[in-house]
Formats: sequence, C-alpha cells, structure tokens
Amino acid sequence: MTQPVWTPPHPLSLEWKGDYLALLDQRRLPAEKVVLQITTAEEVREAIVHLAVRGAPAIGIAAVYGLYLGMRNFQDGEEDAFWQELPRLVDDLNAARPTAVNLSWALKRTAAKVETLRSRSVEELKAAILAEARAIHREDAEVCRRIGEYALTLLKDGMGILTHCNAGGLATAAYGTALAPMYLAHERGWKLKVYADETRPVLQGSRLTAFELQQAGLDVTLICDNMAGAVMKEGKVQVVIVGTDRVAANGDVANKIGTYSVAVLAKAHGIPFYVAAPTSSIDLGTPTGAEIPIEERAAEEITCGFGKATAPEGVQVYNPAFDVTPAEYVTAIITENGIVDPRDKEGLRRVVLHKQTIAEK
Ligand SMILES: CSC[C@@H](O)[C@@H](O)C(=O)COP(=O)(O)O
Repeated sequence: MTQPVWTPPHPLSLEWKGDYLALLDQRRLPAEKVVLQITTAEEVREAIVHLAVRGAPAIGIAAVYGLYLGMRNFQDGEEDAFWQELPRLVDDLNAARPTAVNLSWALKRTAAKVETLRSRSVEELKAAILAEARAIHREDAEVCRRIGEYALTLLKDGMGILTHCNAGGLATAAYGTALAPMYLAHERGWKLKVYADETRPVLQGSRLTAFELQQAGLDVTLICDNMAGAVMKEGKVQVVIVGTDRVAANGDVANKIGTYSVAVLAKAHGIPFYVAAPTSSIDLGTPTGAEIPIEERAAEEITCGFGKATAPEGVQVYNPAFDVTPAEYVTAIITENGIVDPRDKEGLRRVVLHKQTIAEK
C-alpha cells in the first residue's frame, strides 16, 4: 500500500480477526457500537440481507470472507466435495442483495482465482480464498483514498456539499467513496460544510453519514430528504457527491432511493452532481440502467420503521431500495483511475480496463 490508511474515529465496518469476521452492526448505530463475531457463511449472508453490513464495497468484502468461512471446514482429500460446494455457496452469498454489483464482482473474482488452482490441495485452495478476501479488503481502502484524491480536485475550500445515503467509511474498508474527499479535505485543514440527507426509510444518512462525519470532527448538518431542494435554492450547496451500487455501460447510475430526485434538483439549480464509484461498481455487462435489478424491501421499513407504526395497518406500500439516475444528470463519475464523463462509453471502459491492468501485475 502506498499511503498510510486513515483510522476512522469509530470502529471499522469490518475486520478480519484471524478466525472470525468482526462486523460493526450498522443497524444499531448511532446509539450503540455493537461488534458481531461472525463465524459462518450463513451469518454473513444474514448480516448482508438484514443490513448489519451494507454499502456496496463493504458487502462485497464481507461476502468473500463469508465464502472462506463456509469452505474452511473442508479437509485435504475432500476435493470433490469442495468443488461441488464452492459454486453453490458463491450463488447463495450472491443472492443476498441484487443491486450492488460489487457483491458479485468480489465473489466472481475470488472464484476465478481459486479456479486457476484446480490441481491444488484443499488446504491451498482455502488459503487462496482467504488471501483474495484480504487483498480485496486491503485494495478497497487504497481505491477509496484514490477516489478521494481525484474528487478533491473538483472541490474548493469553503464549499457546501450535499450527499445522500452513506457512502462513507462505514460502507467501505476505509474513507468511503463519496465521503473520501471530505475526509481528505478535513485532513488538509479545509472547511467544508456538508449537508447529509436523512435518507428514508432506514436513515443511512442520519444514522451513519451524520454520525461518522460528526465523529471525525467535520461540519455536518442533517436535513430531511424533502429539504434538499430548499437548501439548494438558498444557495447553501455548491456540489452534490453520492456513491453508487452499480453504473451501467451507458453511464446510468443506481444508488439509494432518492438519489434520482437529488440529481434532478441539482440540475434544476445548476449544481454539479458527481458520483464516486470504484471501478468494481461499473458493470459493463449491464447495457443501461433499465437492466439493473432493483431490490424491493419489506413494507415494514416504511410503515413501522424503528418499531413505531407510522401508517395505517394493511396499507399498500412500494419500497424500492434504489433508483436509477440517467447518465444525462451525472456531471462526472469519479473513480480510482480518474474522472470520466458517464456518457463517454469508451472512457468508462478505459477506467475499468486500467484497473484490470493493475490487478494483473
Ligand atoms: C460506497 S457505498 C455506495 C452505495 O452502496 C450507497 O450509496 C448505498 O446506496 C447503500 O445502500 P444500502 O441499502 O445502505 O446498502
């Protein structure tokens, strides 16, 4: 690693502890810092489904540790059973959440690596899975720092920045994607003013983004989602930066529900709308945003959020967890390999292939 990795002022979202995965339970934040000791693949899957760990890069990293945990009891001599179980478990973990492509990216990358070792013993294969999980985990921190450096070139000291959901340290190995430039600016003594959308229905903005920025000493102001337009109109916001769960080959961007509304508002106010995306979130195999699978979650997230009934019993509910922002609303995509216009299909391809070139070295 070329740069010292930032230590967040809160527990890391995930840590490998030698024989278990320590997951900060994000459902309990900000009230309680509870760290789960995860020892099985099934527990990892459950943690992803129920949002104990969430955020596109973090669920990819967790899933690959889950793959190791699910395979670690195989012994030398059980090669046939090992090779039978591996694809089943990859599919099972991959099915935990559909929208963030980082989940399948991390699992496929690991399975492909293990496949190159076909003739090896089970012990060697298990070691390879763990090594790949650790590499993906380590690289994510470096990737986020690089996204932060590129994003910083688009910002100025004193700016007001609006963000939606949580694309911070909690959603990644470290730094975050959208929040990375804010942490780097803070390290350099800049004074930014961050507006964090609350992010209905499960409040990643208030519970996680406002929490982690406040803990790090940044100037953060929490607003309800329906205040974003007014705050822009008042001239408080000069730039919007969000994360993403998947960028399609035509530059359409899937992210937390509500992102599309923010993008439309930004365009109406002449405010640049940036998407911070590791290249592992760019899916050249999905032609347009229309083909991105959008997760629908339980109605109770809206009708009975955090244990309080806020809607009449039996009311119909529509609860997509993500939306798609068309490329035309996105000013630029900021990756670890540079900044690219989302409508520039070749440019998108170039940043992704550049990553593969580095990975092959
Ligand atoms: C760097 S995280 C990018 C996205 O995953 C993030 O913005 C987001 O939408 C997360 O949704 P979540 O449902 O909390 O996993």
